[in-house]
Amino acid sequence: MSLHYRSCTFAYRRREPVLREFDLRLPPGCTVLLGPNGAGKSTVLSLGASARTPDAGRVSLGGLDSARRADRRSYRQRVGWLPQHIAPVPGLTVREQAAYAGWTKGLNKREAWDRSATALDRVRLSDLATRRSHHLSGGQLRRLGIAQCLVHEAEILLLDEPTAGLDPVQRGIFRDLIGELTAGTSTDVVVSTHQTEDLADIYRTVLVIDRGQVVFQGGTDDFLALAPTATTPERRTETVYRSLVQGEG
Ligand SMILES: Nc1ncnc2c1ncn2[C@@H]1O[C@H](COP(=O)(O)OP(=O)(O)OP(=O)(O)O)[C@@H](O)[C@H]1O
Repeated sequence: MSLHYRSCTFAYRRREPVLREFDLRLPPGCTVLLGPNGAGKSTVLSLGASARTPDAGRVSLGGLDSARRADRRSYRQRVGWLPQHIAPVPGLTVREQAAYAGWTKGLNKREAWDRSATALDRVRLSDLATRRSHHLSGGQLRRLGIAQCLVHEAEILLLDEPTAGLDPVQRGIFRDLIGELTAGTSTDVVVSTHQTEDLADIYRTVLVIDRGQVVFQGGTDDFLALAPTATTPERRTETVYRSLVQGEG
């Protein structure tokens, strides 16, 4: 089931549109979403999650339309979204918050509670399951946000800067998790990030957005092959990326 943006235009209130006639069909597997600050990455992901709806055009997943009231519940059950800012729910423990996320996506209480344990285990938060979520550090809260996306076993995960604020060990664990999620399952994952080391090891597809437009979409190898041949392996991603984007407007 593929996420499809058709001719989407979107503006925040009383602002210039961030996206104009934006077209994109997300490929299967694991995609990295790159782009300068303000390029529109979070906006694209929030539209994909149906947290926002386009002013014109449409976002669909299979036959489901993100803006159609009758489709919304089914649509959201199929998508897991990690927004850039994750809010602790006052009074809830870490496990309760993960379970609550599953319940809001249509799991019954027992399923949500059971699956929350597995999700916390996958992000290595089991030890903190009984802690109040508002007592977590920024990086721990982000891992809880990832767990919240995993509880209901969505078909597509939209992760907005999931590794921001994670220490190197946790970044490695996240990388393994992405490998697990995409190997042998039909889960598609989109990761927006500014951290581009190990690109080729993790992601099958690269998507670059600049000023609300897709400026590159293709295989990771094709992306890296755009670098001049003399470029050292360590500089490849940065060299290609800089050749594609203009930066903040
Ligand atoms: N809630 C909002 N209200 C008004 N303008 C917004 C809002 N959120 C984002 N914008 C504007 O929309 C544009 C795109 O922002 P967006 O957050 O989608 O970019 P981004 O590529 O995710 O950036 P970053 O890499 O800095 O997170 C920017 O010009 C930003 O200032």
